[in-house]
Amino acid sequence: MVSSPPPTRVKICGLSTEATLTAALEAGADWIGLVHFPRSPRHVALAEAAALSALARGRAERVVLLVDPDDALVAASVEAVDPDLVQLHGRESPERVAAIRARTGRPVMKALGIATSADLAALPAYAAIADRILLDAKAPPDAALPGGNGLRFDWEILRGAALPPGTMLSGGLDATNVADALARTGLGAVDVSSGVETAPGVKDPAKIAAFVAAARGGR
Ligand SMILES: O=C(O)c1ccccc1N[C@@H]1O[C@H](COP(=O)(O)O)[C@@H](O)[C@H]1O
Repeated sequence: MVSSPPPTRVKICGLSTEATLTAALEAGADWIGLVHFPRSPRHVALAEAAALSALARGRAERVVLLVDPDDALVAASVEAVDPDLVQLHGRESPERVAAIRARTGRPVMKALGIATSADLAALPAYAAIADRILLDAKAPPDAALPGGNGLRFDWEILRGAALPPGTMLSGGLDATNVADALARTGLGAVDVSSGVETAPGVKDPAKIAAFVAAARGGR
């Protein structure tokens, strides 16, 4: 008997209200992302993040997204959010990723910005330490945010690359392109923020549902 591949796993990032968190859970998201980075339009204070995380407990894996956090912020966010996964989306070195993983005892996902195939050179050092790798479009030099910019990268860069199991794809994904992205990359997990919004930071329940359905239909 031929077994079918597992369904694509989906992360909806940057949820900041109870209504949109519920929409993500009802759509069947595997991970819900809570951004704690004040420059982001999706930033949630730790008290809000704690409340949203509590609503999702047992229904989806809860991710706290941090950018170059110091030890105090790492400790405070883990204490508040009780995350199943810590997403590091800054310029954290492999040593820093390892230190955060050791300090928190939580699985860590390291985001790598990709613009050219040369950007994959950093991958092995992070893959040896992180529990999961996230490949995102590299932010432009003048961007205010290191991610969440709604930009995609050329997925052909990944052709033939040795990617660790569980590698997640993000960057400019939406319901219209996610199936193509999955087919072209062969990856089994995706992350989206801007592509399920009507304006920066404003998530849309219908777009969330459409994205999850499109991702699952694609695999
Ligand atoms: O979403 C944000 O505001 C954000 C801020 C800082 C770092 C990363 C951020 N989001 C992550 O960026 C990627 C791509 O997002 P998009 O779909 O292109 O908008 C995604 O992995 C988010 O988790």
